[in-house]
Amino acid sequence: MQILSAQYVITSAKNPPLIDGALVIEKGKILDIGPKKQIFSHYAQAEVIDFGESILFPGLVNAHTHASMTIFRGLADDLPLMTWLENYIFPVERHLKPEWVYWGAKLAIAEMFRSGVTLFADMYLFEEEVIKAVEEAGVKATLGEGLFDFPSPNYGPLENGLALTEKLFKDFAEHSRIKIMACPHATYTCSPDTLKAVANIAERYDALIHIHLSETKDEVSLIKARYGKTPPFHLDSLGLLNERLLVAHAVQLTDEEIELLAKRQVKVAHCPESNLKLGSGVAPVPALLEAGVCVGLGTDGPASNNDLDLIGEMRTAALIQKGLTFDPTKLPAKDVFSMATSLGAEALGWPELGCLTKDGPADLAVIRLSSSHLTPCYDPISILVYSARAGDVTDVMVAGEFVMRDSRILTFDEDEAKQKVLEISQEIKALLGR
Ligand SMILES: CSC[C@H]1O[C@@H](n2cnc3c(O)ncnc32)[C@H](O)[C@@H]1O
Ligand SMILES: [Zn+2]
Repeated sequence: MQILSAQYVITSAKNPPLIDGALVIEKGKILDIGPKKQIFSHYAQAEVIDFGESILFPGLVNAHTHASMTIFRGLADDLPLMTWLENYIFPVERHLKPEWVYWGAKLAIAEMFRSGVTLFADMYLFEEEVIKAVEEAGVKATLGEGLFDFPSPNYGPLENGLALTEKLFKDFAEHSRIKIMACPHATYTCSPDTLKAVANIAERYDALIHIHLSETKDEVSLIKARYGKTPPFHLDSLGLLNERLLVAHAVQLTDEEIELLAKRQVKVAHCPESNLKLGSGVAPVPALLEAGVCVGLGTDGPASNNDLDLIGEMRTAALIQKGLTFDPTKLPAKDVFSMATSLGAEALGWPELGCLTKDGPADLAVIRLSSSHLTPCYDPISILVYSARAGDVTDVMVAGEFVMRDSRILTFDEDEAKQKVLEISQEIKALLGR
């Protein structure tokens, strides 16, 4: 049994923070939570870790990424999505190797721990390598093998990708930290038949489907020209638009489509920095939330963002809505914190995560308030959203186990991951003749 105490404990965006609060952790769960004095006197025998002038908060949830793309960070910048994908990313991904994906994911998890992330959604190729990295690092993830109609460097033809997805569902049905989802890449890379086959698998395993949707104006025009419908209506006509669908981006939506997503209980992963950098636009997040859509927050891959800092992503998400609408009341800090915690957790199929409650899982992070840019603290949620930076996170716990303590990652060798990714980047440079 362990007691963790801090000057501020944020249990969820809905509740006022506990001042001088404490948690009792036992067997991966929160046995009790309350004022420090009360907890200390009730559990006098427990080991105490007092974080002092710090904020202890629920682990953050990155609702959409391609973690292993750390290996391509900065490889191609300042381009629109389709040019970026078709001229740079897809060609280099044809040379992907399992070890690239593994080390890329390891480095990504280190970066995510440093921004307080304890759960992430991942779609990539050679996803079994990401799974290995997740298992070793002690993080939680909802993930799946990316599927598209053209041959994959991992599984070759699509039918093998569908078989691999089924295998992953079977192999990880009982895992305590991993959930599998079916991951068709997008409506412009997956035919209607592919999408129907994916929906059939996801239905049989009662699992999530994760797809990029309505990311750019070009995508909307292309799908309209090809199928006579916009991407959300296209998916609806194929039977995919339901509570088990998690869509990334949802930037180019009409009011009618927002209502449709809300009615079908579709979940959205908002990725503001990737959308800004690729010039895709700004997702209508306040309207989605008002309509009742569950909207989580994601970084997208580190080759389009170009980082995995979910703390910075919260700030960007809040700021762009204000600038876009000339209305500073749009997307307040509390709402964006909900997106990065409980809404993200719900979207990824872990409704018990994203908050700190009695009998709930002990997945949490801590930032120390000693730095100048975190002084003073009137409101800990404001500090996290508007003032904090990724490097301010000192401690991270997943399922009651510290994965980072005093700014040091405990579960794997971060320096080794950095070194391996540097070596991989040399291979990639040679491949590209740079
Ligand atoms: C099929 S595995 C995932 C696939 O998605 C590519 N990707 C990365 N970022 C984006 C984005 O913003 N929109 C669409 N596709 C993206 C990634 O490179 C993989 O090929
Ligand atoms: Zn993406």
